[in-house]
Amino acid sequence: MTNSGTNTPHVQTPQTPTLLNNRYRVIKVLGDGGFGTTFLAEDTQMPSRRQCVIKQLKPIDNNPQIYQLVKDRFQREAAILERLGDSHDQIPMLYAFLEEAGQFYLVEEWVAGQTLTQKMQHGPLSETEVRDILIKLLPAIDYIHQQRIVHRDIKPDNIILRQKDGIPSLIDFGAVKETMSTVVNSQGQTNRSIVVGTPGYMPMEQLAGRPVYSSDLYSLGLTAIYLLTLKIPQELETDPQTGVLLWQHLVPNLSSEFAATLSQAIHPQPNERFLSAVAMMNHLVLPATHVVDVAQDATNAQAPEILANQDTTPVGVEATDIVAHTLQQPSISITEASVSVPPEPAVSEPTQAVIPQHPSVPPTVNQARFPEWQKAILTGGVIGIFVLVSAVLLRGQVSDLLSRNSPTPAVGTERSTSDKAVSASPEPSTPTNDSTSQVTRPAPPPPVEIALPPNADQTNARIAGDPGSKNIRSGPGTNYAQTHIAYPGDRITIITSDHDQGGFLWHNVYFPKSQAQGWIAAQLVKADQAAKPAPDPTPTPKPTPANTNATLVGSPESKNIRTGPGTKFPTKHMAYPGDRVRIVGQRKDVGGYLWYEVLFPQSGVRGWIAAQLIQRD
Ligand SMILES: Nc1ncnc2c1ncn2[C@@H]1O[C@H](COP(=O)(O)OP(=O)(O)OP(=O)(O)O)[C@@H](O)[C@H]1O
Repeated sequence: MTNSGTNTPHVQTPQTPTLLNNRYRVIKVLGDGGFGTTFLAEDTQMPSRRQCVIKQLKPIDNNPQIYQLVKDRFQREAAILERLGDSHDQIPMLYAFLEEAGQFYLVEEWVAGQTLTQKMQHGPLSETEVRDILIKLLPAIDYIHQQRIVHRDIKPDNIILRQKDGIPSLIDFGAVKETMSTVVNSQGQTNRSIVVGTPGYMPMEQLAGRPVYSSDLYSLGLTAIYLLTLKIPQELETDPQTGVLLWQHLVPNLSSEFAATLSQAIHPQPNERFLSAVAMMNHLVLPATHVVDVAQDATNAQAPEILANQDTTPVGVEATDIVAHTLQQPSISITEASVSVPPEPAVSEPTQAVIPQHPSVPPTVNQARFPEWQKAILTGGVIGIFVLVSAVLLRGQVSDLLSRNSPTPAVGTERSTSDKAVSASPEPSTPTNDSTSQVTRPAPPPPVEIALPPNADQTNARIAGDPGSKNIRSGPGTNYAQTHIAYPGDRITIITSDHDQGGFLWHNVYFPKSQAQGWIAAQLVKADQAAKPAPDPTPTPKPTPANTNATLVGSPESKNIRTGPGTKFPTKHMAYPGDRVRIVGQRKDVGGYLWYEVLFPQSGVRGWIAAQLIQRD
């Protein structure tokens, strides 16, 4: 639809209802385009006569396919708004979904304010303004991703800065795709979806009908670049060799940290982007801390040769930043002294003691305080605080706050009957033979009944160690990318274990609160007394292309590699038929289908894929 602006009166068309459902009185047209017409209306049956937005399905021509597409889009938006709008302040509420005189209408909360497109009429925004918008928006995006929903149409038109408080709201959920509804059929093919989104803001995988969570972060990155440069994505040049969009020369004064954040968000390869809104938030708030976190990995302290070999420094982070952040460990407090952070040593030593959860931040207070934290951002104070704050600690706090802010998943049924704890079980070792190309099949794994995430009260361990943040990684070893940050005291469930290259034990753990999953050095995990951690598995040799033992098969499109065994787990990587892998584990999902945990020797990526997409040698 075209954007007519929130303040522009519009002549109503003859089809415009004046009083819908004998209740909603149309005030003016807000937009009129491809999918229908959007009106501003008032609810005559509410004492306040509150204003609302009515979306009317466009009168359909004779094409039944188009009719179905548009109707599906409306119904999808209604279903998603009903599910999300009630639980998150930055998503409009659904008031009604109705059919009248053969037409469909959706009545939703009116977010009074300006879209980012409208705001741009006054010229480009500063780095501080854009950072501020991202910091306020990422928790909402994180929330919808926690609900396993990809928005798919994040762009300046679909972000409204609320008049009352300046907080950005996310609108237009007509394009959403619930990733959990993707079905793998018996041939191992995932069902295809109609490509919905806005050209330019849409990454390639979304254009191919395969949106992932980081597709939204890509769109968000390009939205930010538009705000900084006034250039829509189509106006940006592309590096002909890498496909990377060239934009930084347009804003030469941008800080290298912020430029690095945006560049990573808009990387053409989904696996090179931030895998989650939390990861982007972390990078955005204090990108340089990543390096300090590396220094805090217990394994690094024990195995410096691995540290020397790894390359986890984010773009734009200089060695001087590392030193600065390592030296500056001020004690600070954020907003109404609700979150006070003590100093911590630059390098942590793993201990077996269980540290109370988030020192000085009782979990209940922490959760309840999040709105205050957002308010503090609103007042503009936090940006300043971020600059001064201790890099390691604040970054972890923000990540933690962000993940804790996510309301309880609305999809209650998905975690009902089958939401049992995943028992700690050994990762089945895969016998391999490095000296010959002979391949042996993996040993059968212990029986696992379910593959769904466990509840918070069914965890069997905690993060331990000194009070500093701990890196959660995408695989067992410090050479795997950091995906998440955890803190001593965080409740976890140990799912599997494995050794890194140096022979150190790592656990694959699940965080029920944030629903994150990843690997952490075993000495930073304290198992509950009643529960035993996964037994120390037989060390597995580092895979090389020579000891791969399977090939991805199936239709030519990309295949999702997930963080766990089942379509309910998020996608972390894309692979293609013909890719060689090593099978390192197997489990059944909740439906009884077999999944393999596979390792890609070239990239070191490790994840889960439906067994029917794997052909063993
Ligand atoms: N909940 C809302 N609160 C306030 N304004 C809204 C709301 N929903 C839509 N609008 C405004 O109404 C206008 C039309 O929006 P709508 O989402 O229907 O169409 P569009 O985004 O222009 O087109 P498309 O749906 O094809 O992307 C836009 O200016 C948009 O900002």
